[in-house]
Amino acid sequence: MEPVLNAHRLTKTYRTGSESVVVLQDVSFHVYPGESVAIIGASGSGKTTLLNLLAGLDLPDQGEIFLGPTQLNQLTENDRAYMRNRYIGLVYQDYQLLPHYTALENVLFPLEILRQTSGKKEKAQALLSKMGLSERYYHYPSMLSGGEQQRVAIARSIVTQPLILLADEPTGNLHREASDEITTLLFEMNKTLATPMVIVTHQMDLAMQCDRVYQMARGKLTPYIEKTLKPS
Ligand SMILES: Nc1ncnc2c1ncn2[C@@H]1O[C@H](COP(=O)(O)OP(=O)(O)OP(=O)(O)O)[C@@H](O)[C@H]1O
Repeated sequence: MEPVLNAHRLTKTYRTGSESVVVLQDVSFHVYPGESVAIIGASGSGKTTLLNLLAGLDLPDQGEIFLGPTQLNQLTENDRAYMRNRYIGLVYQDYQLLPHYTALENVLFPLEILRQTSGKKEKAQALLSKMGLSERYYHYPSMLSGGEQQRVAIARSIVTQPLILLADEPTGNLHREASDEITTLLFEMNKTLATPMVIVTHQMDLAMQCDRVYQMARGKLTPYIEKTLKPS
């Protein structure tokens, strides 16, 4: 089976003045159709940096990133933006909804960018309803709870039927109950739509529900092995 996303030997160093920080060192990573992959690691270990490279929001110093057959890091900024809008669903910790757009308008937005003409409204409404928000189409983000805003953001991320979903701390701003709801929704979608997902998270219970778990530390990405103390 071919991976949907294939990142090969990525290196990324940030330079500020005379200081330089090597954040990613020879990181390889792939995601296969339908699977869920978690990335855990201490604060500042480079998880968001890696996700931003995978989304084509930033470029590696070295290495290659393929989304399907397309090498993302060789495209122009405009072409990367097109690939991102068309093929990648992004979910952030702070939702990043447009504040002056209603829930429905936020979900419609990616379809407007892609100039989709038919069935947009029905598609967006159906997704919002699936997220339990059929009573919230015309609410603005400020009128929604954190969990509701994240559900709108998830609907927005999948309305274009992306090849992959990349989520950066999707439950990081939510209290326990809303966090569990969002986790359930993400895995339901992963199963029903078979959209593979990569989730950066500090929440081990969320990470452990994924098919594979990786850990970022000292610039390296390695498979995470749970340390369990078994009674002898
Ligand atoms: N644009 C930038 N310029 C300089 N340094 C940066 C930049 N972005 C990130 N860094 C540094 O790179 C390192 C990794 O940051 P990153 O945000 O990827 O970590 P993270 O694992 O996602 O952390 P957290 O869990 O706290 O979100 C940090 O030391 C950070 O200060």
